[in-house]
Amino acid sequence: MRSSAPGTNGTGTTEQAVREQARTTAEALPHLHGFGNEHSSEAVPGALPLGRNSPQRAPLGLYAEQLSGSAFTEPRARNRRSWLYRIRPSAAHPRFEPVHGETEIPALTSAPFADAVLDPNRLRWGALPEPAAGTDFLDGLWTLGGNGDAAQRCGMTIHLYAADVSMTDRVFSDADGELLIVPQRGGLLLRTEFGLLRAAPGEVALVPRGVRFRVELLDQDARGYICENHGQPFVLPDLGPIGANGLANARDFRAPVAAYEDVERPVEVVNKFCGRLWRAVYGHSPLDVVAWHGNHVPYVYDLRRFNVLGSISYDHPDPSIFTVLTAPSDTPGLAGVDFVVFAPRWLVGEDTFRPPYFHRNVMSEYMGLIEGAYDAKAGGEGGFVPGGGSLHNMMSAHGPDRETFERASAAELAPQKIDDGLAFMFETRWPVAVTRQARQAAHLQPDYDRVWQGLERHFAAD
Ligand SMILES: O=C(O)Cc1cc(O)ccc1O
Ligand SMILES: [Fe+2]
Repeated sequence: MRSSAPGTNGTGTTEQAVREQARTTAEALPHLHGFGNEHSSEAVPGALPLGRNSPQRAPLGLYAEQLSGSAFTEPRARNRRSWLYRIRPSAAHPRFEPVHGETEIPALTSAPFADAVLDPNRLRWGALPEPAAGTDFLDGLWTLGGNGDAAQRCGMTIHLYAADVSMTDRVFSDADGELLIVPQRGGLLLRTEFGLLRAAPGEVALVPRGVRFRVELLDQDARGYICENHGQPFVLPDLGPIGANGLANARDFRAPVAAYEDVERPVEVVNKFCGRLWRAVYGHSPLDVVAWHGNHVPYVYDLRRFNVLGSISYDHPDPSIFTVLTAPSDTPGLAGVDFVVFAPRWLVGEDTFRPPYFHRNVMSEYMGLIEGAYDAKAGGEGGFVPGGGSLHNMMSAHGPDRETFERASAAELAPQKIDDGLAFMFETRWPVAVTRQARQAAHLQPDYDRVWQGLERHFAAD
């Protein structure tokens, strides 16, 4: 699928040169701040038309084009669109051809799957194996499972990625949903139609549905998680009695400023459409947007900015208080998917079992670890490790492992700072079907159930 020889970007530029350029570029990126704002930005003064979206002739000989992320008629609070002013209209492109054969099951797919199983068992994986040399972000995408239906615009798919080279002379766009990218190892430079964003481990990036982008690596390699949200786009959760501030604050979300490529050479455009990849080779880069305005925009967020709230009296609150972003469904309070972060925090609960409790949940929980350890699971080789993940599907019983239970039941309850890890959860309304490659993966841990063995009975009726 690569459009150029390994190690070059098709113009003779080495991977090393691409990386150095990406690093320098990523160092001091300007941003626009806020969540869901009507932003506007122009890379060349005067490129953005004033007072109308579609003047008879757009400024500087640019083409005006609307990108709609919601139906035209959705309520104002949910309406999403951006206007792009670009060197060439997106419509001027050659025919897309399927990347894979009809019966092939590629590593990158989305729900519904041809080969997935709905399994009530608790499952856990180690980190993805190292990528084959010369794997870029797109080739390194690997689908674990999901639910709903990309073509029906509902549900979500969970992917992992591992890459060791930058995408060169190729861009990706996903018609099937927005992509919430959670880097776990190695920083990424996202070159998008709207401009440039940097996302390193500890930060997350969101690329809206349909937005074209290219991923360049800032470090030796890159690994991470992706939640592909097929349903209504992520928004900030309501705060209810919490008040006007807290959790993820809107001002900490950063959108790019306009930056364009004026490139006239073959560029491969890969489009994920209803679960399958399609490709076309353009004669130019479609990252050619000189100015834009609107609210359907990519953004990044630093998870370390999350304002963690918790109990200052007793009991372990439900993890919904750690929701960074929620993708609503048509039922209030019932998310298509919530993105939840377990960030450093103090535990002070009195007479309280402080780690996550034993539970069964109607929602399905996929958990990942960005760094360190997680307070419900002993870490270490073969455990819940950075880059790995666990799946606790609808109603499957889970909670602290034996070691954690024993330790926390006996612990002296002094105030305790949990600051040795960064974990997250994609919590979704429907069970997650697991792809064949994820069920057969060598990094699937066969004995996960064992972490709950040996929880002895302590009951004594008198
Ligand atoms: O299962 C998990 O580890 C996630 C989780 C964390 C928590 O603090 C409470 C409930 C829950 O599902
Ligand atoms: Fe849970």
